[in-house]
Amino acid sequence: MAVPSQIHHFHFSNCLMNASGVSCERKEELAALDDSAAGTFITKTATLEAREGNPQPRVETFALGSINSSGLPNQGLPYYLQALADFQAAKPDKTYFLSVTELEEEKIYKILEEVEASDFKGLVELNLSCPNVIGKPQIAYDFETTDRILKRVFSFFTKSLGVKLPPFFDPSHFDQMADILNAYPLAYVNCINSVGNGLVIHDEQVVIKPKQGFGGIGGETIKETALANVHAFYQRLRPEIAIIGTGGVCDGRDVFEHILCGASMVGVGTTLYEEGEGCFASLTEELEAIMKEKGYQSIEDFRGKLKYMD
Ligand SMILES: C=Cc1c(C(=O)O)[nH]c(=O)[nH]c1=O
Repeated sequence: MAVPSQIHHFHFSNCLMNASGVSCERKEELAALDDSAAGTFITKTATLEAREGNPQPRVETFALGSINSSGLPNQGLPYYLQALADFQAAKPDKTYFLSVTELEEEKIYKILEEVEASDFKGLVELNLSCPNVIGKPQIAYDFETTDRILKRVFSFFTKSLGVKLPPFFDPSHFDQMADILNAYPLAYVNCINSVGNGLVIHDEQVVIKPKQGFGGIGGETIKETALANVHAFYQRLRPEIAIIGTGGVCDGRDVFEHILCGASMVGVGTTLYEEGEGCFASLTEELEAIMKEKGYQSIEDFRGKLKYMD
């Protein structure tokens, strides 16, 4: 029971994976993902050194999704490189994702230089969209900085690189970001990260401690924004740049819609947080039933084939 997919020469047994940040900070969490029906996993975004993150409570769910202001807690790059080497040794034919970022531009180059020098052979995701590091902006909302970073990164980086993008809400921003991304040999873009700096209130109080309750919103309530970003970049990017669709995936229909909008892989966050790794099997079953009902044999029968109204 699986719906295979691929990004360039990387083949995945199933088109589903976790969203970075959910159930992927520690090796035992990654092992549970590795043993699930997901086709692969991506690590929690790593920084050069381990980080504690923001004070608790920092992640909560609500009726239509989740809010988090985790603040980039992670075990540090060496931990993930070693863990990935162990997973790769056990499953040589499987492809994994490593997510990285840093809080200062020069350190972004340093962490990618360390990844470049490593034996990691999967795909690397440069997170340009963390909304929760206190005092730090989401890089990808600054087009000039994004262009400068990608230009310098690709002057030395030779492994397969994708970028995690925040949601955009204006066609001119889709155009500007796509023009930048199309200039670089990116393997993929991952749309979207959480919708930054939302506010969830219970009775008269915020529900998370950091940043006076402001945090990234995920889950059901962001699906339409996620689909729009997947499709807007599918329409604009060179076909060599694949798209991972992340955001608002609650059932097989949502997976189907991400693929219809152009996604080759689909990331699951809040639903994984709420239901656990078993969600991948149920999402796959539901997607397969939709494909069977519509007579689609493979993802390529419907990927990107969203119909417009004449
Ligand atoms: C890597 C930091 C991120 C975090 C975080 O660690 O707070 N939360 C998100 O929703 N997206 C992120 O990219």
